[in-house]
Amino acid sequence: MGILFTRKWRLFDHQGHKVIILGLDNAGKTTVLYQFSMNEVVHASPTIGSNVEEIVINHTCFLMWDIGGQESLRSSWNTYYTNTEFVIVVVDGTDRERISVTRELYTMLAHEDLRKTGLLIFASKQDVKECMTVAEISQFLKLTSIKDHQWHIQACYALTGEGLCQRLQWMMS
Ligand SMILES: Nc1nc2c(ncn2[C@@H]2O[C@H](COP(=O)(O)OP(=O)(O)OP(=O)(O)O)[C@@H](O)[C@H]2O)c(=O)[nH]1
Ligand SMILES: [Mg+2]
Repeated sequence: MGILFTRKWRLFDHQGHKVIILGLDNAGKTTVLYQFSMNEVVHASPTIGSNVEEIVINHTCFLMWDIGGQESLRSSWNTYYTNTEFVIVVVDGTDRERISVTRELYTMLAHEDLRKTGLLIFASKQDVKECMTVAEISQFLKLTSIKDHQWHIQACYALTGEGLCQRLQWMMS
């Protein structure tokens, strides 16, 4: 889908809570973004750069940045960190082989600009048989060792949106 700047993005500077969505390529980040913003599945190509959407829930505005997860793009993730309030990490529940790569990505939480962010982990593709459970992913990622960020992990099925909206409430609280 490429870089897509959508309506009213100027709010980013003044009113919107900035959310960045990170994770490995093919994890389901763009699918999550468009479920949040349009309530439908968008069949996207791998993201080169980022997509951004404004989402308003109960008068609260979120600006959600979905950032491409391919290896060559990960070194530029830090250019999106400024003013971020929440980080959503999408973990592909079917991708057991690369869960250790995801764990390495947690070094990002030590970044100065992300010191105070909340962390929400979506364990995606829960519809696929034999995908990793929330408990397995928590263990692989050693989530209980994260003491300096508020975090939550949520099972989700982004193709229907199941499991997504409940967690926006947590982000707002
Ligand atoms: N079965 C299943 N497939 C999903 C789910 N969420 C996303 N997918 C599929 O996973 C593939 C990758 O989804 P994307 O949303 O494009 O992945 P991405 O994380 O944005 O990938 P990059 O842009 O390359 O970083 C697509 O074929 C989606 O349809 C899910 O919950 N279940
Ligand atoms: Mg994408």
